[in-house]
Amino acid sequence: MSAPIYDRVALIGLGLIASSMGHAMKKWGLARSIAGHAKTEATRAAALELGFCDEVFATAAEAADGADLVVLAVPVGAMGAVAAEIGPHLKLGATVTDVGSVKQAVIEAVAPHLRAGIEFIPGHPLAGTEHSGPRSGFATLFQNRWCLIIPGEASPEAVARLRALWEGMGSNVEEMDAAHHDLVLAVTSHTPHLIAYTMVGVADHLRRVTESEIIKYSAAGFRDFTRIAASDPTMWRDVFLTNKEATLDILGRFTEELFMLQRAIRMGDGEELFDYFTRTRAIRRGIIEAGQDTAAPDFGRTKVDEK
Ligand SMILES: NC(=O)C1=CN([C@@H]2O[C@H](COP(=O)(O)OP(=O)(O)OC[C@H]3O[C@@H](n4cnc5c(N)ncnc54)[C@H](O)[C@@H]3O)[C@@H](O)[C@H]2O)C=CC1
Ligand SMILES: O=C(O)C(=O)Cc1ccc(O)cc1
Repeated sequence: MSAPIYDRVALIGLGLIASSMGHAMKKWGLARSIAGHAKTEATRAAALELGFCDEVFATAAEAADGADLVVLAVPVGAMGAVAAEIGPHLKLGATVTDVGSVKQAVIEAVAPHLRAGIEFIPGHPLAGTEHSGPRSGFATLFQNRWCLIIPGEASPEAVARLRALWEGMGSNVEEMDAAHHDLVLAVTSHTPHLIAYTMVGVADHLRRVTESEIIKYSAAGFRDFTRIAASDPTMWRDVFLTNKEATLDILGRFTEELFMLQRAIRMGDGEELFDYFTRTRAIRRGIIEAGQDTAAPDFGRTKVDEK
C-alpha cells in the first residue's frame, strides 16, 4: 500500500480503462475515495458491486464536484460534451486528465471548457484489451506498460502528481507533445487496428465461399486480427474520425509499400521480397535487443532466435 496521491478521484465513463484504474487505485491505496459517473443504472450498480468506486452518480457534474483529479474515460468523440458539463463544477486547483487514444482533438474539445486555475494534463495509457464495459477491468492492466502524458501549460507539481499516480499503478510514464503522440500512435496502434479490421472483413467475405474454414484453420496472425477487430466500434470510429490526418498519412505510406510488394509477387521478384523481409526482421530484433519491447509478453524479451 502506498500513501494516497489524491484525496478524491472522479472517474467519468466506467468502462475498461476507468474500471481498471479504479481497481488499481484501490489495490495500491492511491486515492482516498473514488467517485464514478456512468449513464446507466446497471453500470453504476456494477461499479459499486465490484468495489472500484465508493460512490456513483447519474451525472458527470455531481461526480466531478469536489474532486482533486477528474479522469475523462469516455470515447474520444464524447470528451468535449463531458468537459462542457463538468467545467463549471470543478474545484479550483483540480487536475483534469483523460485517457483517450487521440490527443490533439481531445485538447481542442476539452480545453475551452476549463477555466483558469484548473490543471489540464491529457494522458494515454498504452494498455488495453478488446473488451469493454465496467466488468472488463482489472488492477494489473497498466503494469509495465507505457503511459504518455502531455504536460502542456500545467504546473510541474500537478504533472509530478499525475505521473506518481500512473507509476503507482505500475506504468512507465513519458511526456510527449500532442501532435507527436498522434503521429506515433497512428503508426503503432491506429493503422494496425484498421488493417486488422480490413483483414477480418476480407476473410468474412471469403467465408461465404469457404464456409467455416477460415476461422477453423486460422493460425496465430489471423487470430490476433480477429481479437483486435472485436474492439469497441464506437471507440475506434472516434479514433479514426479524430486522428484523421495522421492515419491517412500512414495509410498512404502503407498502401504504397503494399503495392510495391504486390508487384514483386506478380513479377516473381524473390530478391525484392527476401530483402524486404530481411529488413523487417532486423527491425524486430533491434527492438528486442534494445530492451524496448516492454509492452510485449516476456517470451520475446529474453532471447532472440538466432536462426
Ligand atoms: N480499450 C482500450 O484498449 C483503450 C482505450 N483507451 C481510450 O480510453 C477511453 C475509454 O475506453 P474504454 O474504457 O476502452 O471504453 P469502454 O467502452 O469500455 O468505456 C467507455 C464508457 O464510456 C461511456 N460513455 C460514452 N459516452 C459517454 C458520455 N457522454 N458520458 C458518460 N459516459 C459515456 C460508455 O457508455 C462506456 O461505458 C477511450 O477514449 C479510448 O480511446 C485508451 C487506451 C486503451
Ligand atoms: O488490445 C490491444 O491489442 C490494444 O492495442 C489495446 C489498445 C487500444 C487502444 C489504445 O489507445 C491503446 C491500447
